[in-house]
Amino acid sequence: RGRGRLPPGPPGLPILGALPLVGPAPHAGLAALARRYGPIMYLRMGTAGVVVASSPAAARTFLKALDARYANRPAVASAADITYGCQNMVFANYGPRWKLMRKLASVHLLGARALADWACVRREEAGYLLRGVAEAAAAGRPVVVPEVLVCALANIVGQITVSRRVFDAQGDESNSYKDMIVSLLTGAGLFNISDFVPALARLDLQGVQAKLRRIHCQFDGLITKLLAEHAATAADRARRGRQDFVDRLRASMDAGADDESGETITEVNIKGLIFDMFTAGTDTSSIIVEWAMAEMLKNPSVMARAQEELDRVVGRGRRLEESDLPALPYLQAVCKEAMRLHPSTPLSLPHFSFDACDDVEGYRVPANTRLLVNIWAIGRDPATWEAPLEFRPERFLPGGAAEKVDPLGNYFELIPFGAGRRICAGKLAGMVFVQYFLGTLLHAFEWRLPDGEEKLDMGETFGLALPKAVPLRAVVTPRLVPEAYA
Ligand code: HEM
Repeated sequence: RGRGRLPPGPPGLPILGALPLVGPAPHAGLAALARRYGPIMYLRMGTAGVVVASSPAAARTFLKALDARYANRPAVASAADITYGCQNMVFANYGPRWKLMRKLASVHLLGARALADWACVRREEAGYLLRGVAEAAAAGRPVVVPEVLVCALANIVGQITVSRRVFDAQGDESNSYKDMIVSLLTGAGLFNISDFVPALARLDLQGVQAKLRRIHCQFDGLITKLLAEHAATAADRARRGRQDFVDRLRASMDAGADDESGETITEVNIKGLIFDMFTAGTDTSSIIVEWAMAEMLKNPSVMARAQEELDRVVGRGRRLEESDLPALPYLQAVCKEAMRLHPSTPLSLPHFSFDACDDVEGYRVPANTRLLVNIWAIGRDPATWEAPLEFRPERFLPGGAAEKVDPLGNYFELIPFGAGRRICAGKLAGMVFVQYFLGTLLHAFEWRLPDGEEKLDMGETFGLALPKAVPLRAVVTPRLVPEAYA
């Protein structure tokens, strides 16, 4: 009912609607449908209405002009199962509790000031990474790039949230952690029938919910263990005057209602926030570094140019420091290009509007519609990007067509972190992680594919995130003076 017509979209089947049309790689399936039906497309999937934005202009419409309306998250069973009933930040609806969690995360962990405060943790962890990779080089073992990265990033998140590294070595424990994250992000990103046809939810036809609940239990076990240890060492931290994120969250909880929002966070919110930092803050950055490395192994001249810049600016007598990053425009361009071609969350996170919108570029979008922004399709839009499938960092350099474009939510042609009110809360951390860790690996080692594996598989695995289907393995050789690895 109501004025105006729906945006165009494919007719669907009874009960499932357009759900079967998206296929096993929904980011690509939806991009193909958008080529036929247009950049603002409406699909009925089960009982849910879904609007899909697939061009920079369409993304601007929803994430700028209509941002406040679409700032909620849909209530889906698979998300509730893994996020303490959506009591975390990532899946909370747009409201005072979400605002409070976002403020606390920004002030104490992810804002520019807080980020500068824990630079020493990133440096320490980059040191562990360098030594671990150098050991693999000495032993002639190939390095599995996502494994070493996720281990480093999880340890950083552990240090800043609960003052503890999570993995001491890259061994079974870190692999099982990586498996846990990958399974969560893959399962949560599935177009799960139960999320679209609630009447079938009880049957859990794809077995997704059972799997997600199992992993959630495992994850909750880890978080509960970390919090118990954290409580036991509170006095020691107080004596040293060193508060971590959980200390500050507890202080906020003990202080009672927040002045601005009138809300108080709970123990469950604290668990939810730790869960967010581990899940949203580790694999997302590691995926981009892995893809960037894979693209450079495919395009050796790009790798050579990035290493030449590192040698010129940093030299081979010491390791890379974060303070070097502003002087490395080519490295920054490589990171942007990797984010354009391989955004870690191809369909961002789903948004939701409780209200109808009567004038969406001449269309009417009904109330209770989910919004998907196809970040992946936008980064490959041939109307925006020249040779969109080629890895050309030069486009972001002075004189290049995308010289002014940054990925932080101001230019809708490149929105790996989303845009608007729900833009990634960790975008500054994500940028530093990607630039610093990619730069460190490139500067400190020569990279090549293992003998017999020279044909690089560039396939993707779709989930909430979009990692390489086959994890990148490479053989490395040190290229700095030995003291740089100490
Ligand atoms: C390069 C790395 C990263 C990328 C590409 C990325 C991307 C994204 C995207 C696309 C969203 C959804 C935005 C939307 O709903 O419109 C998001 C949300 C979020 N990200 Fe990131 N992210 C990255 C790193 C991080 C890091 C390092 C953290 C924290 C340590 C983090 C924490 C979050 C949180 C908490 C949200 C939910 C925000 C909300 O719902 O209000 N992310 N991220």
